[in-house]
Order: sequence, then C-alpha cells, then structure tokens
Amino acid sequence: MPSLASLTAIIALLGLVAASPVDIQKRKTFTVSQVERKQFIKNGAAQTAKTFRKFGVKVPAHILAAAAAGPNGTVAAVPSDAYDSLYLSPVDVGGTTLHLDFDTGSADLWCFSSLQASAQLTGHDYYKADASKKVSGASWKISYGDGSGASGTVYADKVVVGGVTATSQAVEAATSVSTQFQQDRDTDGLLGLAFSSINTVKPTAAKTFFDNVKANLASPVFAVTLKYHAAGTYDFGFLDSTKYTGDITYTSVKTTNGFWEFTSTGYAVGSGSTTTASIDAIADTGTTLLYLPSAVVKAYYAKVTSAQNSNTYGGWVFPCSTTLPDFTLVIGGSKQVVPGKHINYAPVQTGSTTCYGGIQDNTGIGFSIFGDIFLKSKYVVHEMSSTPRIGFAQQ
Ligand SMILES: Cc1noc(C)c1CN(C)Cc1cc2n(n1)CCN(c1cc(N)ncn1)C2
Repeated sequence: MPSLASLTAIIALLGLVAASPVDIQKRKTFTVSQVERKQFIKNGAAQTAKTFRKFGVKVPAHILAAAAAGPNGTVAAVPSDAYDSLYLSPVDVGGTTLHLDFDTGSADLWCFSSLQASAQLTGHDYYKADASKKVSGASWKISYGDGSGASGTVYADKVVVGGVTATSQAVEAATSVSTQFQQDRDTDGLLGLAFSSINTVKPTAAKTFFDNVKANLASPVFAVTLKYHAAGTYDFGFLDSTKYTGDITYTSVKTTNGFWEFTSTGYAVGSGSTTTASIDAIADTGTTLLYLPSAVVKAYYAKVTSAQNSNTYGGWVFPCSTTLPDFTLVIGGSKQVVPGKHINYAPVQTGSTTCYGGIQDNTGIGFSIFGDIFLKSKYVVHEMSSTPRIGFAQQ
C-alpha cells in the first residue's frame, strides 16, 4: 500500500499533467533566451576532415583541398640580434601589433601592457588593456630558467597570428616584468606553444593560442623553421615541403611535464662514430642554446682545440677563430646534424676573441633542452593529434 507521502507526490504529478490549457496560461511563463556562442572562424571542411579521421575513414581529396584552403597561417620569425638570441614574430593583440617571442617551452601568452609603469614601456609596443575585457579574478605569474619572469592580470581579446584568429584568447597583460625584460627593448612579450597544462593563469589555467585555433586549422599542427642569422617562419595548420629536404622523422612526445618532450638515442661528434645514449630532451624555441648531459658536452669539446669550461664566463668557451666540428643527435632513428658554425654562439663580450659555445651542460636543469642552436637547421613539426608527436627534417 503506497504511503500518504507517495500518494501526495503522485497526485501532485498528475496535477501538473492534467492541468487545463487555462491553468497553464495562468502559470507564470518564462523564456529561455539562447545566447549565440562567440563566433569562431569556422573551417567546415576541416571539421569534416576531422570527422572522417575520427572514424578511420580516408579523407576524400576534395575535402582535404577545401580544408587546406582554410584559415591556415604563416608568420615570420626574425632574429632579435646578430647572434640569434631569440626570434620575434608580429602578432595582432587586441588591435595592436606586438613583437612576441614564440616559445615552445612555455604556455603563456603575455605581453607588455598599459597597466605597467610608463618607464617600463619605453621602446615597446604594448597591449592596451580594455577594462570591459578583463577576466575577473584571474592573475598570472611566470618564471623562466634564466631567472627572468613577469606577472599581471588577464583579458579576453582577439589575437591574430599570420591570418589565423583566436576570437577570445587569454591575453596575459603584464603589471610587472623582471629586469631582463625591462632591458630587452625588442621583446614585447611571449606566445607560448607548449601544452596548456603548464599555463600559469590562476584560478583556472588558460588555453594557448594554438589550443584555441587548432580545431579550425586544416590539420592540428604547427611547423617551426628558425634560421641561422636570417628570418624563418612559424606555419599553422599545414606542412610546407619547400622548407625541408629528405624525410620528416617523427618520434613520440611525453606530455606529462607540459613540454614537447622526447628522447634522443645517441650522438656523434664530427665524422666520428655514433655513441648510444638515452637523452631526455625538450624542443624549446624560447631557449637560445643547446643544453646536453655533461659527458656528451665534454665529448664534443674534446674535439675543439683550446676549448675550456670556464668559471670566468660560466660555460664552455673557445677561440672565435676555431673551426668547429658538426654535432649529430639521433632522433627516431634519424641522424639530425647541427652544422659546426651554428655552435659558435657569440663573443663572450663585445669585441672579444673568445667565443661562448652553443652547446652547454644541462647540469641542474633535469633534462636536455634542444634550443635555437639545434632548431635553426631543422624543420620541426609539432602535431597535437590524439597522440601528440614531433617531427624533424633537415632544412
Ligand atoms: C636579449 C636576450 N639575449 O638572450 C635572451 C634570452 C634575451 C632576451 N631577454 C634577456 C629577455 C628574455 C628572457 C627570457 N626570454 N627573454 C624568453 C623567455 N625565456 C625563456 C624561455 C624558455 N622557454 N626557456 C628559458 N627562458 C627567458
């Protein structure tokens, strides 16, 4: 026998169902207004191609062609100085063109802004923070391996890179930057291209530019072509076979630390034989040099006349006139050669005949860093598919 309470509930339900139209009319009516999702630059063909791939179906050529015509993009990467210390790319941030350091070793898009003391802005383009776009309660603070850093608040604004648009990108506006950035009047900020899991925005991590746009690209990839003492490119959404020779060799990426992290399985100095080694490394456009295990570095400089690991200069140095041997790193079974001339970074001081090596010890870092010294002879594909991978080819 149902209880009184359950009978009451049943009656109440029946009442709702049995109410006459008049009754319903009397009841307070309400409207659910739909809010249109912010317009994203759509690439329908890319979405279709993604669906075909999702179900393991070969994407028809006409769909691929249409997808490739989507908002893919290319932006220049220009050396900031004569030594390729870093590379800067023009980016439209909320209507102002800033020159940002694209950094595959971090995941914050931050920039100099109108929130900083004006003295810090001398010589910089900067983001004009619009209060109406402020992300309430959000802040960020980032520190880099060299001790530099910045911090500030967050805005949601339009960011355009090489014709590819993120309509509501988390723009991390600086309120304060470290001395290194204050003294560097070329860099207006960074655009992080590592995994969003290491973004520093609190209380909720923000997405990188690439994470925000990748679904609208023909393919979830970006390719890095940094050059020796010359302008290169970042390509988004497509591969460009004119930018490399031979094959692209792919290897798996470990994403647990938020980096484009992989393992190199050996190395060779000059024309010497290959030594087998397991080198845990990250690809990092935001780092200038190539940092490797000390035993590997020692083996390289053993073949460089008058090289020494200098306490004075804090690393391996040699006479600037030295002809340096090439250096080979094995990745995915392929031999990736770094030309010897790329391994002379710069004089230790302006006018000095002692030069600082592009290969240095990774002691204290915890892993190896394949920075610009390695990258500037390579075409590097970063594929953020369901199983991310990284590919290397010789330029
Ligand atoms: C001038 C100049 N010369 O060499 C540099 C660098 C500069 C730029 N200048 C001093 C300021 C500066 C400091 C940093 N950057 N720019 C770029 C981001 N940094 C990273 C990124 C990363 N993935 N890993 C480690 N650090 C540190």
